[in-house]
Amino acid sequence: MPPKAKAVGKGRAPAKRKLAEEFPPGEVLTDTGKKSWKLGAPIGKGGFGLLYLADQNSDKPVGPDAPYVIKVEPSENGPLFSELHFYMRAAKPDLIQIWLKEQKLKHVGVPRYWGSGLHSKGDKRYRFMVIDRLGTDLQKKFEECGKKFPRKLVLQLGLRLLDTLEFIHEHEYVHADIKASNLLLSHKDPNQVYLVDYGLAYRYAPDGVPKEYKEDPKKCHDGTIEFTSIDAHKGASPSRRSDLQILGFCMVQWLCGRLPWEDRLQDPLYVRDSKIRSQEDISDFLSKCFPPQEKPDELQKFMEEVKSLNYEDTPPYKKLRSILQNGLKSIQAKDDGQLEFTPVSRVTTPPAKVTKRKKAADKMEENDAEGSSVKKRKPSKEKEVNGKKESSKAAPRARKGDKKSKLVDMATQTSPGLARQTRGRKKVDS
Ligand SMILES: Nc1ncnc2c1ncn2[C@@H]1O[C@H](COP(=O)(O)OP(=O)(O)OP(=O)(O)O)[C@@H](O)[C@H]1O
Repeated sequence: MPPKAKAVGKGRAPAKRKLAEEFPPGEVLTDTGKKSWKLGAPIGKGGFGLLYLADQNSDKPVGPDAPYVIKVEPSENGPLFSELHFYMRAAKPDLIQIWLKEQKLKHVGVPRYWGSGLHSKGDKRYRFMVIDRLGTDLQKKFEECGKKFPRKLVLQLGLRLLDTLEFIHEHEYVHADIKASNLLLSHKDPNQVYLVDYGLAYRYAPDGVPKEYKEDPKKCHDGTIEFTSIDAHKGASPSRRSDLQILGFCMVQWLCGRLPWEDRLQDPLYVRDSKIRSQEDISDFLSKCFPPQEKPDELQKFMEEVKSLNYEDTPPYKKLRSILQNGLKSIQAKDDGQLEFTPVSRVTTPPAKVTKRKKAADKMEENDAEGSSVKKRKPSKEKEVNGKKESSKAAPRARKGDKKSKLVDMATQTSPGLARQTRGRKKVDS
């Protein structure tokens, strides 16, 4: 994907991170297992690194049909380092093979890891990683389809992603940045979809023990603002439920074309509060996204199920899959494994009747988000205490002053989470 715009100062790279230089085709890199790889043409640019076609080293040049890609970044850059850790721990080909056998699956959407190492050129050192070469990303497909995917396709993508997320989660990681531009079709098989970009992946359960819920103001709004989870908006490290919530938001966008907060992505507090409200009344949220006859029952059930999860809970993947399968049944479709990217004829949402009262409420809401009056927003009915859900009745009431000062702080200063410019975060105006 193109370098991501950050919420503040679009596209500015932090001073500490350097861009990788472009290597000529034919450059040979040797990994830590002493295997040599040859670079072909560059095919992708990330925030701080370049991606090249590649193959095992031989006399032949690397052609356009190369089976591998190599991601290269200056060695001192952090994101490839974290991404590499994910790949080394969870994406070795034999590990994936074992999983496929155990789960009786034909495919899981994680690119395989083939090697990594350090490469010196002149006085500079680069970190590199070899993974499977993939094809087009789904953001391109989404745009080609007129920014709407057919229901069958959305449900099938949801099913593929549940398989992929279950694999990642069972290997101690969460992805935290699921979105169409991070979903790539296989280079060879147009019916296989892969999740890429593990720069924000988080090891939520080292040695199988899930981390506890803890909000860190420096991490507020991490991820891609449009889709990121409420946990991430609040500064908590991402968890399994966060991944599923992001998937829910993606499916809504793919199906109806846009999320209600899309016009105000520059305002992370507005986005956070809109998402919180969407979860307080999921049915009402979906009614705002879809015309009545198109409101997808299965997405409501999916989101309700995810909403009921505590921070450390293992998601009921099987139940979630059956919810999406039932959605397929309801449209007389079945999961035939074929991903058909056909444009959807646009059925426009009937404009909601705007009453004077609603106009006034909208106006107030707009004013709220622009200043310190964010604090006036309706508080969430459910409160989270150490990642556990408690109804507002049971939860001890937060002292007014505490909540107010926190929100005023966030509204009036650049949140540390926004200032920290890490790759893959705060994509605000794509
Ligand atoms: N395995 C792959 N095969 C082919 N293309 C890929 C592969 N992985 C990523 N790409 C493409 O390369 C580009 C950069 O990839 P990626 O997003 O992983 O890099 P990044 O450095 O993490 O980027 P960002 O800073 O945007 O997060 C994207 O266009 C992506 O679609």
